[in-house]
Amino acid sequence: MDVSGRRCVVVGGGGVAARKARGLLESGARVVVISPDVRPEILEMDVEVHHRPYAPGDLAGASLAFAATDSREANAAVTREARENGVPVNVADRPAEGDFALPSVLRRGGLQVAVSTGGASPTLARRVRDGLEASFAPEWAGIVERYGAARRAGVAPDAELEGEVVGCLSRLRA
Ligand SMILES: C[C@@]1(CC(=O)O)C2=NC(=C\c3[nH]c(c(CCC(=O)O)c3CC(=O)O)Cc3[nH]c(c(CC(=O)O)c3CCC(=O)O)/C=C3\N/C(=C\2)[C@@H](CCC(=O)O)[C@]3(C)CC(=O)O)/[C@H]1CCC(=O)O
Ligand SMILES: NC(=O)c1ccc[n+]([C@@H]2O[C@H](COP(=O)([O-])OP(=O)(O)OC[C@H]3O[C@@H](n4cnc5c(N)ncnc54)[C@H](O)[C@@H]3O)[C@@H](O)[C@H]2O)c1
Repeated sequence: MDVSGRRCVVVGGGGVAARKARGLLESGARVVVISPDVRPEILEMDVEVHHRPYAPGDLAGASLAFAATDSREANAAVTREARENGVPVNVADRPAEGDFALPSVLRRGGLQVAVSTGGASPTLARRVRDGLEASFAPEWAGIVERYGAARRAGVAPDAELEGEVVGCLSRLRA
């Protein structure tokens, strides 16, 4: 799902909320955080913060919702409002009750490689992602950009660009 420019509401202001907010910002979303206590790292982010508990109606206009409080009741209430309004929801304390789970993501500019264990072990997903870091050269970011430009111009990627792709791919196989 492309969340760029879309309102995404994170309910909760702890470590999990901070992680979700950061991931959303990296995807270009407009992030709203609602929580009486908010971690300093969230306050430093480019997000809209409401220093209060969740209240019904908070998901109005949201494209995605995150129930990320340490209160079962609050997370259940957020999940209910999301369901009633057709807003996909991610539920931190009961992932299976949510509509989607987040993978561990490696980014090189527009290139994204997502690693998921389907909820079995987020720590393992993170380790696999970390293991892939060294294999993905920073050059991938430029390659994606130039490939995109060629595509928009309706021309084939030139030989030099093709050579770079082959080189970067061979590093993946090494
Ligand atoms: C990938 C990443 C993305 C993100 O969240 O942004 C992610 N968790 C990350 C980190 C992380 N998670 C946890 C720790 C503490 C260490 C530990 O306890 O292991 C750490 C810290 C760390 O490891 O760095 C604990 C944890 N996580 C979940 C539960 C609940 C449960 O399992 O029931 C508990 C136990 C709760 C408890 O009781 O304390 C659940 C989920 N976590 C998922 C994703 C989804 C499944 C993804 C998959 O399996 O592939 C799912 C289902 C959530 C969802 O719905 O999205 C992000 C990596 C960031 C990166 O990439 O750097
Ligand atoms: N999905 C995951 O990756 C993952 C990882 C670790 C923990 N968890 C689960 O997520 C929950 C949150 O974890 P955490 O480490 O961020 O907790 P935390 O204790 O650091 O933060 C909880 C936050 O919820 C806020 N909050 C409490 N009641 C609220 C309400 N009614 N409305 C709005 N905000 C409210 C608090 O102000 C606080 O900011 C845990 O209970 C745990 O079950 C999930």
